[in-house]
Amino acid sequence: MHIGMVGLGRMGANMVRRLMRGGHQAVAFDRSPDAVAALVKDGADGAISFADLARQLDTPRVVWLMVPAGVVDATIADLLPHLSPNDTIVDGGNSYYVDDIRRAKELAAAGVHYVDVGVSGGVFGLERGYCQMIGGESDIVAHLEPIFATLAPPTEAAAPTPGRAHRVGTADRGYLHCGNVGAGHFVKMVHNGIEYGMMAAYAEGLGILRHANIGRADQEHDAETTPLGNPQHYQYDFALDEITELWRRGSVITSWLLDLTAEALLQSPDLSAYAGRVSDSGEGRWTIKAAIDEAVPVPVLTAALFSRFASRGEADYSNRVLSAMRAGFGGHSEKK
Ligand SMILES: O=C(O)[C@H](O)[C@@H](O)[C@H](O)[C@H](O)COP(=O)(O)O
Repeated sequence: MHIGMVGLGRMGANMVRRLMRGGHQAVAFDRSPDAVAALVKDGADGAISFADLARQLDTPRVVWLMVPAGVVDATIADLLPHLSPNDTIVDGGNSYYVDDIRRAKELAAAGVHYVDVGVSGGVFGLERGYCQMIGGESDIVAHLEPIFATLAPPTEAAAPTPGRAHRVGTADRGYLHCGNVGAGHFVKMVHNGIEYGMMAAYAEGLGILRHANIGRADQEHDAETTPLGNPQHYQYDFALDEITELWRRGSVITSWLLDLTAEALLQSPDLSAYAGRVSDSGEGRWTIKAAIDEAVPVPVLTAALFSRFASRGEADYSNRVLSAMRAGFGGHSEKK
């Protein structure tokens, strides 16, 4: 197929490369001419503006946006005047599904179709392929299938689920039409909520292992971190690079996140390159908002999101309030 890609960051540029490897033709556009030039070198056609992009694409056009969620509306506003009825805009970024519902309505007024695709796979997608969660009109999604199939991981990426042989579908090939507009980003939103929870679970567990030496005489610690009366219970000096490597083999908690953790610990057991300030791009918040609207309890996902806020110092004021009360009622001064 002939496809336009707007946004040539880490994700968009490699998606274009994977599409071209799969025999598709791409016209690439980014606000940075250097990003466009890099892809032209790799075989894409480059566009210098949205008008140029629209001019070069076969009609009806397919333009895939791979831009941050916060600039999707502005990008569509600039692109739309150059599109025609029956063209399709695909939003492959991490947009809020509620925005998808609104955008699809707005674009329908101009006769332009809108498909939302939650894309997972990160910077490894060029080689491994991208898991795609898709929302939109069935016939439009079906038309784009060659694109999804090329971007998807190879079927061998996962062993077949026993008992599924009679109903193998596109999910087995790494992409799925999840439902009407917004469904793709809804599923990706929850995927990321789960991602937060899994990441927090590994991080917390490894934290416990790392501090299992606090009873040792050679460890510096203050009275507050001394295990209550049982220093002999905390005499271990665990090699976390070895333990994570071990867990990758046959344990219940194997995962790609664990693979990445083992790799990071191998490079630097104390992870000194990181301060531990963890950002979030919105998906975790939206997941919890949806859970509240649905009255579904999500204590693990919520705690994982809140611990990211705390990692960025957002608990500092609350903690000072605690210290102030404790000083007030008991005269307890903070330990320095
Ligand atoms: O599935 C994926 O490939 C990731 O989830 C990807 O989409 C991105 O790395 C996250 O959106 C980061 O999200 P946070 O900034 O919220 O951690």
